[in-house]
Amino acid sequence: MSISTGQPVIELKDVKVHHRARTGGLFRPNVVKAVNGVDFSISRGETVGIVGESGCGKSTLASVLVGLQAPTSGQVLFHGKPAIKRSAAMRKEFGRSVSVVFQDPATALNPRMTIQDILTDPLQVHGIGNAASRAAKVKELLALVGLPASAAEVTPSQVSGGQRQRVAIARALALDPDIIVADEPTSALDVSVRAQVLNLLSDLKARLNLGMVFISHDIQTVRYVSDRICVMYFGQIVEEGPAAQVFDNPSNDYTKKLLGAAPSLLHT
Ligand SMILES: Nc1ncnc2c1ncn2[C@@H]1O[C@H](COP(=O)(O)OP(=O)(O)OP(=O)(O)O)[C@@H](O)[C@H]1O
Repeated sequence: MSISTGQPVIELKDVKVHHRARTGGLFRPNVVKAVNGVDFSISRGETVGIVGESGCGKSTLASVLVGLQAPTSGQVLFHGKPAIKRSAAMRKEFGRSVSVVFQDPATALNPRMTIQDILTDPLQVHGIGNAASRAAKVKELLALVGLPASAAEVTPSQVSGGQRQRVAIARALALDPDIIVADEPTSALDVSVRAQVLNLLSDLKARLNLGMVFISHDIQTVRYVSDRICVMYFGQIVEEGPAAQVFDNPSNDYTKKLLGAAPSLLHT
């Protein structure tokens, strides 16, 4: 397992995301504290796992990390600089530097586009290269995720679920990011291909010296890939530490409960 290198690419300081509750009422709180005072950082070269039960705020935290959601309060720093009121140039650089892989590639990829166009799109949006260099980059990306060059010619519905997630990972790598945020990247996949996709992510992270935020409700899966683990409970990080320490010597009761309830690897 690698060790983080250098200054964090993203840092969160006391970040809160509070929502007006969808259903209020006399005995229900009318504010949902989806994320409630989180400090977090991610650097190149490390994989940080975020684990917790459904509804604890993992996806909300992910959306703050990738810039899709502004926090209610707290600071988001990008290479040490406040990222909330970003200039257009910083927004562009943030979009290049931090990319995301969602849970379900079937909905994350445009079903009407060919895989060639899906992988070319981020390059075009960022004005990178010309037609020939983009075509070469698509070939390189497909090879990187273990897909044949011929996959470029088909649409996402013409490949398997595991291959679709490989396409989504290739798209996430198109702009040579520093950080990938993977939000439950194997949960929607057939059990038989989950380990392959996890291995691919780990391998890419090591080869490209990426930082990876790996989000899952499944602590066994998180352990499999992470250097460091953050355990979330009701919008807060209740335990954080090196993966082996959190696993072998958990200090928080909720972590112990998660570990006690953990089913066998990759089968939830
Ligand atoms: N836009 C919103 N308005 C109101 N409540 C919200 C909103 N978005 C999220 N929530 C609530 O915030 C809490 C955290 O949601 P979030 O999706 O971040 O959790 P999660 O850990 O990712 O769960 P899951 O694994 O089920 O996606 C939940 O109670 C959710 O219902």
